[in-house]
Amino acid sequence: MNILDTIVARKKEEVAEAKKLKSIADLEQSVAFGRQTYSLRDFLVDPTKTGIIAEFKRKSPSKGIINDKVSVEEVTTGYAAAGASALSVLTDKDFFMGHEDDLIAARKVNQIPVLRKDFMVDEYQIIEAKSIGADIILLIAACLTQQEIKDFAKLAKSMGLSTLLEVHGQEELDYSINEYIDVVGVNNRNLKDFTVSIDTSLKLAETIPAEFLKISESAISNPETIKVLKKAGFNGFLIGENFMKTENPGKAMAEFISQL
Ligand SMILES: O=C(O)c1ccccc1NCC(=O)[C@H](O)[C@H](O)COP(=O)(O)O
Repeated sequence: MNILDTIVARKKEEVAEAKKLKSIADLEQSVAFGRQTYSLRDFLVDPTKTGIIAEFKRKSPSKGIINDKVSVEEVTTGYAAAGASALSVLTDKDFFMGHEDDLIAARKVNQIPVLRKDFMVDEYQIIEAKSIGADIILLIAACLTQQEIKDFAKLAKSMGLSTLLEVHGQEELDYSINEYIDVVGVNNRNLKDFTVSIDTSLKLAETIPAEFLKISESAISNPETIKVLKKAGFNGFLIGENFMKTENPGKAMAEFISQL
């Protein structure tokens, strides 16, 4: 079984456990259901922002511990100050050392869209994302059927959430696009063997229908790469490790932006 299958299997166990502790009715009591969400599309096209979706990630399956010394509040406000269009916050515990509390904390101190970066396998998680203040949910095509992607995206839109569909190849793109998707992300990382290539984004750039904004995700560590991706038509860039591996990720992002 590859790592993605392992993550998905564990995720299904976690969801079953979570449902025993907190029902959907309990989740819907959250004050977050009354807040106006921030639109990922609006913030990606905002000329005063950078198009960077900056990620708070302590650990990953491919790199192990990256940085478990910095606070989510300090990092995410630093990202926002540097011009991030959105924040990505890992909430997976076992493989990324994340937590829902990290997203709740980031929500409290930032006024830009927050992505719940996790592996959605059940509609419960989408309602849970809304309940903790997320603006965006991620649908990873490699983990879901075509019908699940459509059902989950439709549910997310009904709650005012933005939907980010993540693909890694043409076949996934072809079967997973639907009318409830706002933004298409191309993951440069193969989530099954961790190999990375920016060419993954460049190959798919022209096949993503024009009505979708598109972002490139993973393995972006050089400002020159942003210039190449922008020329290829990408509107956004999801970057985690390149900033998180430093003592001050917000400062690292500001320095990165200054070279664009
Ligand atoms: O990052 C991993 O090792 C990983 C392994 C398996 C599934 C997902 C994984 N990462 C999630 C992401 O897609 C990245 O955190 C995100 O795109 C940022 O990538 P990077 O800038 O390379 O940290």
